[in-house]
Amino acid sequence: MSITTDFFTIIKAFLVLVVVRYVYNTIYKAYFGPLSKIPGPKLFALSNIFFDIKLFSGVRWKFTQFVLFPKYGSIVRASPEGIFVSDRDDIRKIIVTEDFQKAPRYALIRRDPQHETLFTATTKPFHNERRRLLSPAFAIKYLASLDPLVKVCARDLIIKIDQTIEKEGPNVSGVMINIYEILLNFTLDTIGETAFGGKFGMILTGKHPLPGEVGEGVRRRLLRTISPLLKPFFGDKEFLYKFVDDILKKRRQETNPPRKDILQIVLDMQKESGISDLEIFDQMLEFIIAGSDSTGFCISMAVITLLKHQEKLQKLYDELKTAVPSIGPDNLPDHETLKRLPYLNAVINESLRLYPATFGTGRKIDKDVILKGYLIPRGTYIANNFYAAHRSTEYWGEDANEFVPERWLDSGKIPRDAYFPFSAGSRNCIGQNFALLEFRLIITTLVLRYKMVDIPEQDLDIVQFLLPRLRNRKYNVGFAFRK
Ligand code: HEM
Repeated sequence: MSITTDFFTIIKAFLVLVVVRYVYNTIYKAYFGPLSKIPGPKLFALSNIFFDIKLFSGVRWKFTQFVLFPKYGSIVRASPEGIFVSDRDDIRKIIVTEDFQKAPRYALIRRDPQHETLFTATTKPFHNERRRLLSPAFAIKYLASLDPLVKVCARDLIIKIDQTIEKEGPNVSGVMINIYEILLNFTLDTIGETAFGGKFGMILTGKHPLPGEVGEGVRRRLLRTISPLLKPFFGDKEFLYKFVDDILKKRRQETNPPRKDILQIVLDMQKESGISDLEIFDQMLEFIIAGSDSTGFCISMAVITLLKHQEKLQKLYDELKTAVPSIGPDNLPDHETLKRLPYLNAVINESLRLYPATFGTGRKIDKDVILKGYLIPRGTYIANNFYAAHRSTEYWGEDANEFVPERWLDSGKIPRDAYFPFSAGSRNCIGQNFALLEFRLIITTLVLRYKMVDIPEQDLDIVQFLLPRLRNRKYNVGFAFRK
């Protein structure tokens, strides 16, 4: 036998060994490993591919809620190394008591996996430090100073809707406005006004490429999580770099003492920690994504749900009318007034229960834990499912899937430990008070100033990639002035 033949025989033997080992490991993990006792579709225990296909078609959340949990219970094995949990105690154990850090997959969402950001941080020391530096921008005390800035954007919203009604003239159902689009524009402008020194002009012009580019940016980042090899094909687009770069340049050229907004806090952070401009870009882009799509989706779902429950809408209107006798572009209520209104806050809480901005959060555990009597070994990926906990009849009663703001009026009866609209523990939403400020002002403005009419039989299909959204980014509502 020649040397060449020997060489190929060795290579072949080696490849066969690799394949045999892979097949053995896969079958062992699926049928005999520690996770094998956890119920779930066996096919999914053999490969990630089945779940990834559902993730990238946006329907993974539906499959989880309507197929996996009902069939297998509150703990389900969904991939070779991954499980889903929806039990409130299990979720709390993972994200609060044990405070496990986010799964490595979050690192792939970053521009550069080496550079962590607040949302995608996978190591505790980095997260603690970044959170400490950025927290002042979201402190409750500081929020009061944001109220007038949010009003600037609410004013634009009123002007835009008023103009549309006046221009097109009210027909039977009022003038059609895509509520999803206009509210996303509102949240983008608000993040611009409060965080980057000036609104982006989204509401009034509606032509800015930002939302499309941000949406595309999210899609690309998500696709990168399939494999790092995809990164060269799905990198961040030039537009977003330039957009953030221009904002940085403008702020650095300002001679007057700058506003202490998120941008300034990030720039101050640069002085203290010496991070690069690209890392600033990462952090700022994250605020645009986390602060707009989430809030836009949640407020839209609250409006749409209210329109489908006219008696609740009337009840809310009655409360608001008493607390805020008149409303207009230059006459908007203060947050201090709105945050005390019981029914308004009940509507918001209830809507966030049914339609949270994040259906769950992922952790990779770095030590063994016991959940529901199963030993979950270190290294397992756990997806904590808020959506299922929010809709569990065990916690919320038989009407768990219905919109009942009244349940929030008797706070003693609320299972708060099964409510995670802003997650919980060290990785909870840093922007939650800010988001609620926006939420209260916009619901009040829309309900008090306009007669809104639901247009039935529209597509309300929700898909979730990074964050949930309406599949076709559209829901038309009939708008007219209230008499
Ligand atoms: C209704 C609106 C909002 C909802 C329901 C919401 C919900 C959440 C949830 C559930 C998380 C945890 C995500 C995870 O673990 O993967 C989160 C994290 C985060 N949110 Fe929000 N969010 C909202 C608005 C905002 C706004 C307005 C901002 C900023 C301007 C923001 C910034 C962030 C950031 C930076 C994180 C990561 C925090 C950390 O890991 O320390 N969010 N949000």
